[in-house]
Amino acid sequence: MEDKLIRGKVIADEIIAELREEVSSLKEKSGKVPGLAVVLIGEDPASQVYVNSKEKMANSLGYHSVKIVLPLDSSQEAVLAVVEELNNDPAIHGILVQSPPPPQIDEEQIILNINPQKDVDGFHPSNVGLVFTGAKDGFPPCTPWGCLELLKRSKVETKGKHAVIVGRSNIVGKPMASLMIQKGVDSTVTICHSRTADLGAEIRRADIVIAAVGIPEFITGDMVSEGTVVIDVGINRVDDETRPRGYRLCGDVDFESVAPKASLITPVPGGVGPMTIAMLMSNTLLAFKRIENIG
Ligand SMILES: Nc1nc(=O)c2c([nH]1)NC[C@@H]1CN(c3ccc(C(=O)N[C@@H](CCC(=O)O)C(=O)O)cc3)C=[N+]21
Repeated sequence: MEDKLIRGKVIADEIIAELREEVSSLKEKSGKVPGLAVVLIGEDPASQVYVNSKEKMANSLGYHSVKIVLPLDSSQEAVLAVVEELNNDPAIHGILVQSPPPPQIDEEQIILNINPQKDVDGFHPSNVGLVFTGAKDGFPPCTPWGCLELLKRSKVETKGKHAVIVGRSNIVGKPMASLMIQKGVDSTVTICHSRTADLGAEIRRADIVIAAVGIPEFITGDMVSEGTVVIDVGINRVDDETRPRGYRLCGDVDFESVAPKASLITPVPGGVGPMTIAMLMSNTLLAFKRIENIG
């Protein structure tokens, strides 16, 4: 079992170490450091965990790191004003507004108002388009890019392989498909979703499964063929009174029944999650280099 695990945390640590070297050499050269601003609206406990680990990682890399927490009942105008301020702040190269925002906020409009050059999430339509067309100057979205890096660094062959993506969100499913069909990656892609007629039949045809539906342990062993590579993007909190925090974390994949059939599989936690943060740091460094015209 141990040798089947794709250890996202270990691979993310390698990437962070690579970034750390580059950041310090650029700092020496220019006297400047990358700046990342993370905006959180409200105090959702899971969002707080993610935002805090982003801030911690940015600090550990020597970035200028700003966390802005706005009240849960913030108006659209108030959030837009913060975004505008960050757009105009020369010390900030990357802006991230934590998703999902509270219901009174129009997320689409917020994203449209982030300067695409600072959109380190890769959510702005301009970046979505650049990534989709294979242009070099976009920002690949952190989670799908992290999944792809996991495959690459685990030496998984993607060329000519059938990747089945379960989930069609703008954050994971759709951009994942766009990355998997890029030249050089060369997978054949099927995207499944809640209206897919026979999900098991689709997933059983996969060489690589990427699960991003947000339903705890939704994909079970009977849906997966022997030898499949399984990437589990889900991070679900499930009530569990036996745990100190009252919940446990699990993926969209039922690890217990799927792992025996998989050739490789990511754990939750310690899989895709830490990679998302590493790729965010990487995109922030990229934004810094582009805006400051260095590196
Ligand atoms: N604008 C925006 N950008 C995002 O990138 C974004 C977002 N909104 N909204 C929510 C999702 C989720 N996300 C995670 C990042 C790291 C972990 C992570 O490090 N997870 C740890 C465990 C964390 C825990 O203990 O809960 C792990 O899987 O090992 C998880 C989830 C970023 N997201």
